[in-house]
Amino acid sequence: MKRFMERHPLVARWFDRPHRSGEIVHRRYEVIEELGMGSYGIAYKGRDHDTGRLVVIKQARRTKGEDGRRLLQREAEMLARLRHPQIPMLHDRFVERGQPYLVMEYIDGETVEDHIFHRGVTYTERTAFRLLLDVLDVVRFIHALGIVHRDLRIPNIIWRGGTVFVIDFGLACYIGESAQWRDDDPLEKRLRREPHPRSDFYALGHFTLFLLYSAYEPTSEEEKSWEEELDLSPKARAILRKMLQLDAPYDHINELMMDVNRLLAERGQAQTVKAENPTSI
Ligand SMILES: Nc1ncnc2c1ncn2[C@@H]1O[C@H](COP(=O)(O)OP(=O)(O)OP(=O)(O)O)[C@@H](O)[C@H]1O
Repeated sequence: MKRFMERHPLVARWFDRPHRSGEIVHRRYEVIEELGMGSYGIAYKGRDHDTGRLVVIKQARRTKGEDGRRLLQREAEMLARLRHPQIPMLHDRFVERGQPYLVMEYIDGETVEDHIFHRGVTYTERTAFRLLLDVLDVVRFIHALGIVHRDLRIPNIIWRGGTVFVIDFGLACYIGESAQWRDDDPLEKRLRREPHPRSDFYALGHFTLFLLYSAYEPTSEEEKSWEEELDLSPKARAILRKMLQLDAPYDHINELMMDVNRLLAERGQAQTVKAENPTSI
């Protein structure tokens, strides 16, 4: 049944019966619009009629059965622990018609993905590593609580009023938890999902490459590695190689932050200056 649903997303959508705009959930949350149907949950932008504030309402997908319910509960548990001004606050959780829901703060901003692909923002080595440092500042808080995010990608970092926010804790887990791999899981998946801080460094290595490639203009059709294509300082390259586990990886976020700080200090940018949603940073 699960396989069938995976192969037929439109049928799965019918079974999942997502809420429509205008519907009221739990007698107080009005659905404004669907934000996205993810691997196990459906997220909506909504309004809390009791407080008037905008919220994100997330429900487990019926077609994901017990797995969906477990993962949604897990995300709520993580958000409840992670109380930080740059992480959405968990406002509420409840069960309605047998399905668990969570309600969290709506971050009214733009993702880094939107910045690059819709606004055409480009990053230099300096601005890319400065943004990385801002993200690491939040990730340090997450790791200090014994949690790894495991999904740090450009759509999960949001800019709002010059501050970065980290969202989507659907894959977050505790450091040292046992990972459940399938025999055919590719190495890339294992590197991104390992319940160890280095999986977040690995993901952020790719995140930083994404930023750096925003300014890259290909000069030939020939496919080359990022080290050949990007014009990076030796220090930047060394940091990325360790993050991507091409060299002995960082074990702790403090080592990584120290290296990034050193790189920025050389360029007179040691402080994390918060940029105001610029079009070219
Ligand atoms: N707190 C939030 N504030 C604003 N937008 C959010 C928030 N949480 C999620 N979103 C947006 O809602 C959409 C769906 O989010 P969700 O966390 O379900 O991620 P997903 O990547 O679609 O699913 P999954 O990671 O579970 O496969 C995304 O576009 C995301 O940017």
